[in-house]
Amino acid sequence: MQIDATGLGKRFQRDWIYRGLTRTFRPGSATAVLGPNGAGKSTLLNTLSGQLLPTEGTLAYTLAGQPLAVEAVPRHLAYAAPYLDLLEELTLTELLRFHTQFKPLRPGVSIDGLIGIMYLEGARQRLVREFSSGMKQRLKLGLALYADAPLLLLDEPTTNLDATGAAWFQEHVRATRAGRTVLLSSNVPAEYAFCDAELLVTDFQGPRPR
Ligand SMILES: Nc1ncnc2c1ncn2[C@@H]1O[C@H](COP(=O)(O)OP(=O)(O)OP(=O)(O)O)[C@@H](O)[C@H]1O
Repeated sequence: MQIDATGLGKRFQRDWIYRGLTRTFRPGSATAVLGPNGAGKSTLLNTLSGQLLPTEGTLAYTLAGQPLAVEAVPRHLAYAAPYLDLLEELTLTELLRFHTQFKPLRPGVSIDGLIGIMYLEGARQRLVREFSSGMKQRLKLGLALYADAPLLLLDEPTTNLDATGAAWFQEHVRATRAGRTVLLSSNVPAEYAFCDAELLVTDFQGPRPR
């Protein structure tokens, strides 16, 4: 999916979070959205993906050469973020069956195959509520990386992962990024090393209203 942002700005109450962002995000590109805590990385990801309305500027989406209405973007979006919760009262198998009804997996990947990829074979019948934070994060990432969705948003993807988990993320993001538009917010250089572009949110912090 291509995203064309023109003069994009977002303000909460009196504070501009970013302003004057004009940029094209193309299929096949992976952009690291950078900036210190509170700079506006998550806000920018949420605006670019149509989850939050911009205060000013425009966003245009194109999929396979055709314009795409903002309302249709969620259908083509896979999103993993610390503030997006899993359905924790389900077992792993139940959750995967439910989730993949509205967010199918990539062709050739089955629920069983994904469980293996996530190293969660021993947890098939366990409630997600009982998972460790690292297991939950592998589940969130596995669902996003292996969704059949051309727009992939990853907000601080290695949160709660140990070194093995972080290496697992690197392996699987590299295996699944081809042809997709990837936006990744991060403060961890090793996490976004695979990205081919960077966007520093603080470069787009316009004048504050008086
Ligand atoms: N719904 C909201 N209403 C008002 N202010 C908000 C809202 N969401 C975020 N903010 C503010 O916008 C600013 C940017 O927040 P955001 O979460 O986008 O930053 P971030 O760069 O992702 O931070 P972190 O690295 O800590 O995750 C913060 O000052 C935050 O308090």
